[in-house]
Amino acid sequence: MLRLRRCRAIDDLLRKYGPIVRVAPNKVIFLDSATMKVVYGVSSKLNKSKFYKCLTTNGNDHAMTTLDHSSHLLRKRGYASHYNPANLALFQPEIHSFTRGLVDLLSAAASSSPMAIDTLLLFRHYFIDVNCMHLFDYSAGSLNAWSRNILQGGPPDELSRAISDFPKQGLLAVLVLHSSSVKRSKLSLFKFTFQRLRDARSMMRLEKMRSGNEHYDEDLRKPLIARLQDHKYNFQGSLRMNMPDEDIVSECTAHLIAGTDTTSTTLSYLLWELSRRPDIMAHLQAELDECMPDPKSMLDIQELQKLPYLTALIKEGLRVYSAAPSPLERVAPANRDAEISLLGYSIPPGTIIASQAFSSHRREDVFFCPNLFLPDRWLLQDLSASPASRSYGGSTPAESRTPEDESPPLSPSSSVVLSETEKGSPVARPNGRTRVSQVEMAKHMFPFGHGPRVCGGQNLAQIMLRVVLSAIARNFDIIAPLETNEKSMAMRDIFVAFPAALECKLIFVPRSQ
Ligand code: HEM
Repeated sequence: MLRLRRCRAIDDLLRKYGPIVRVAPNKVIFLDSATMKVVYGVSSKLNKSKFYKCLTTNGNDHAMTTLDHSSHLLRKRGYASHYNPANLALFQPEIHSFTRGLVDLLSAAASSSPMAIDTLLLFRHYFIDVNCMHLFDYSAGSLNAWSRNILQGGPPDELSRAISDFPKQGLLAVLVLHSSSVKRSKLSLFKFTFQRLRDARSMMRLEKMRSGNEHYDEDLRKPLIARLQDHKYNFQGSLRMNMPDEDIVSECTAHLIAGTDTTSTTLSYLLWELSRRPDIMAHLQAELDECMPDPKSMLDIQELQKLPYLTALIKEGLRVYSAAPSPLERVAPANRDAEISLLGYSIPPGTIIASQAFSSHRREDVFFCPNLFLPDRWLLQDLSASPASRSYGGSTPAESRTPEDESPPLSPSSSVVLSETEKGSPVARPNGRTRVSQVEMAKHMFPFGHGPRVCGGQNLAQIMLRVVLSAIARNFDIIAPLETNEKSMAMRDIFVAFPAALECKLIFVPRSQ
């Protein structure tokens, strides 16, 4: 854990000892899709482990840190409808407008001399704007702050500093203190959210005085903060009380953080892949050029969802670069009568049980050459027919190379380093299978978790990945400077994943038209 490679270490144990391993006196990790259904599936009522308390904000719980199954349901009911596709579609005009702003800033950065931009930092600012819009109906001006700070050399503003600091401070809290110290480190974001709650209240009062109507009187397109103010906790079907302010604040702060860091990391890794894989970039740009003749136009979300290559690319990005690749810990029921068994082993009450996306996404019996970044796997029935796999045109993700840090960095154009498994011919795989079932692969995908505790914002994440990738790839070619390489991008993890260098510097070159 201290080496920030916990997922890799657990994966090594699973490979060595089989699909269930005991990693601590009271903790087992398993790797099996049928068992995953039992532990995480829709009918699972297992509680989360105390680990999640590290992620509390302002010392208070939110949906992700509410351990107990039934208390979690009360919270989830408050926010779930906000992330319905129909509701999210209502925020599309603002999402497009922020994305145009992002493209304009990248063009401005490229206009003088080519400049390497830390996309992790840039995307965090972009997502603060997007998330403040749908969470608070508030214009945070975060992208502008990025521009003033990075392009014009001005001082970073308070919010920018908080945005840059929170991943590192959060990691420190989990790694060193293993406690809810996030309370202290997230103080400014917490204050920021509280101020938004006050804004929302005064706006509602003002509107009421003016027109006699509530400001947000429709069922849809309310910012989350207004939705939560209307949410009633319903205990045992009788006592109803408004959601307390501290719960509204911790819920919104958690969504601000969860929705900013994960998506920024996933996008940064995907852009890095595009920078070193001209074959993938060419394929993507061909698809986008056809449906976005005007590079400044933005495609409707529903149209974006129909693009096969973009969709395949995102699936592969979520497979290889899951932003939350770690064990998702649950607790076996304390009640002896409810004792469960996993893969033939009976599990003592109170044992922590978990599976991790990192390993599920790298199963050799499911994913053809799992260490290759190969969007084609999501398009083809028979991968041995793929030119990319025949010529081994896939790149090996940074974290799969061993020993990572000693390896020479790959330049964007250098040939691919293959693992021992990948050196075998695709046709001569040990189990003799070359046909890859999409259904089978989908069953092993776990980037957003599963069941009642599945990622609350996964619909939004899917939309944002499509909107940003399409806008950037339609308008720019991407080059990785030498400082962005296998070593700097090697995946590290403490619950969330991040590049070893804590940054991802890329150069954006405007395309000719
Ligand atoms: C690529 C982007 C994202 C990834 C990979 C991701 C991953 C995850 C995972 C794996 C969990 C489940 C944790 C568990 O079972 O212990 C989770 C929970 C959650 N995520 Fe995400 N997430 C992403 C984006 C977002 C966004 C955009 C939002 C909201 C704006 C969001 C909000 C949440 C919330 C609220 C939960 C807690 C759900 C609950 O327990 O009710 N996430 N996320």
